[in-house]
Amino acid sequence: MKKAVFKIGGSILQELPKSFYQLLIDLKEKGICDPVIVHGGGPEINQALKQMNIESTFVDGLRVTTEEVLEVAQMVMSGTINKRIVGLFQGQNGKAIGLSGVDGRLLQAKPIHNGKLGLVGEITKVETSWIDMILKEGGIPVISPIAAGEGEIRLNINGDTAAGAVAEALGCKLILISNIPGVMETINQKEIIHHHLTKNDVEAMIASGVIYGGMIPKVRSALASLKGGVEESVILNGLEPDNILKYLDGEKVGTILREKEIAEHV
Ligand SMILES: Nc1ncnc2c1ncn2[C@@H]1O[C@H](COP(=O)(O)OP(=O)(O)O)[C@@H](O)[C@H]1O
Ligand SMILES: CC(=O)N[C@@H](CCC(=O)OP(=O)(O)O)C(=O)O
Repeated sequence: MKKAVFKIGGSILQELPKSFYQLLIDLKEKGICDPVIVHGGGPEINQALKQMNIESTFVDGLRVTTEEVLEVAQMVMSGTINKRIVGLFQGQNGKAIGLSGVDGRLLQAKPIHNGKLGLVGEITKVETSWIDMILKEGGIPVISPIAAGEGEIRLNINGDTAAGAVAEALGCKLILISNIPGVMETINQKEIIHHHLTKNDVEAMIASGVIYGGMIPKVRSALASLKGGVEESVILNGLEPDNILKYLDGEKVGTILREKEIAEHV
């Protein structure tokens, strides 16, 4: 069965209906695709840091991560959120297995920008055998984006970046579930959604500021995952789980990202 990585954004995590989890279980049971889940957790990390009076800042959508911040990010994502998602799948009789990128060195990483953002990593390797093992046993892997660095070092990875690396390593489609209908732009005071974007479009939109903050790692990882025969990745609004089925049926929903435009989309 074809695998598909679903990244659940922190922006939408607490609002996703039960039907979302049921849909993913159905896709697996019907043999449509074998879901692999990677989640984020930005807003809940923010909340926990605030409660502890710990400041944190972002550079191009990435959280500058001190040791103190890393401990909180790990607690929130590998603990609270990861187990909550596993529980939600189990509530629908799904066989979910939660693990972080540290477990079994599933996600291996090195510090990004020579450590200028602190303990923020970029993925160097994905130990896909752990994912394949879970899938082979009929499970749904649920992965938290804290990665193993050198030795005992752990690194904070943006959820989109982690999901893109997992999709790339598995050679499968990446479906980014977020709180927006897709990549938006205001033109002549009207908000429009871009249904198809290429690498060139995206870089121009980042340069002009149309794409900013958390959308930057999202579009970049969506494009970076397009290797080994995977032609497109997609950004969808998770509040309407029907969007996933519509997308899989070829309907025009969300934003599809491709290396280059194909003829019928011009
Ligand atoms: N061009 C854009 N279109 C839509 N959203 C954008 C755009 N540029 C920046 N954003 C912001 O990116 C956010 C999604 O990224 P993020 O908050 O990291 O989501 P998630 O937690 O789902 O990964 C949107 O809520 C919006 O504030
Ligand atoms: C390095 C880095 O920025 N890590 C992110 C990980 C969570 C994340 O990516 O959550 P979203 O899905 O909500 O974007 C952070 O600390 O917020």
